[in-house]
Amino acid sequence: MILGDLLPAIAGSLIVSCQAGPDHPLRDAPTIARMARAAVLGGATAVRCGGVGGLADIRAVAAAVDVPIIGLTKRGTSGVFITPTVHDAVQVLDAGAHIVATDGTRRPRPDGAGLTATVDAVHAAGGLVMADVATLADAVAAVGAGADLIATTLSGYTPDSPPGPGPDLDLIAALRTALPATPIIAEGRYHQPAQVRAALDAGALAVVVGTAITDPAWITASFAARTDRPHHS
Ligand SMILES: CC(=O)N[C@H](C=O)[C@@H](O)[C@H](O)[C@H](O)COP(=O)(O)O
Repeated sequence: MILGDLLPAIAGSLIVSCQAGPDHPLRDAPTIARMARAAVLGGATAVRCGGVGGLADIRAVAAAVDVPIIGLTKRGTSGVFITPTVHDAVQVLDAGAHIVATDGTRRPRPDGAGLTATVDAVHAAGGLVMADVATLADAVAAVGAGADLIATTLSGYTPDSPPGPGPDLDLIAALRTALPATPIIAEGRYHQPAQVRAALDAGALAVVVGTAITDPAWITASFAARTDRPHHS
């Protein structure tokens, strides 16, 4: 896929992340694929998938929907864990993704290669790269490494980025100002439709929502929290 085709397809829109953790009741590839179909029915212009479900989830979603697919794999839960190696990135593309989401922070990668090596490999195979960053400095470095899109996915999940209950809208505004020519994707803790609107107004090209759409356990807990018997996990 080329960037010139992707950008108009997702501009000003919602992307849905369809993932389920290892012990989640929805954890199987056919279920994730049906979730992706439901998201597209509801207006998602692209689907982000893979994660702990890995290549099987990406293959299942690619067979189920006809929108651009942002694929990733996860190795562990700390350090660089989102599509961390060149090999992982190429496998994600082979599984049917059009865009590879990969850790775009400046931390050392487990295969010892720089982000540039992943970008070059994905480009050589005809894909695009979404760099998941935590900070503005990460984003500047990732654009320098050749990333096609920058996503705020890891803000709040690294030692140098502020954890918070809500999305990092300030980072969207800072990225928009510092990198005016780069497509910015808002992602991470978007839990309300008004926050999606705010991210677009702050300069995001599109917004990725995961948990608040695709995790019924989380949604149930958010309702239960307003009752006399909130869920305590
Ligand atoms: C930090 C990390 O591992 N993020 C992952 C990246 O793919 C997913 O677990 C998130 O669900 C995704 O980014 C969407 O975010 P949210 O579920 O908050 O809408």
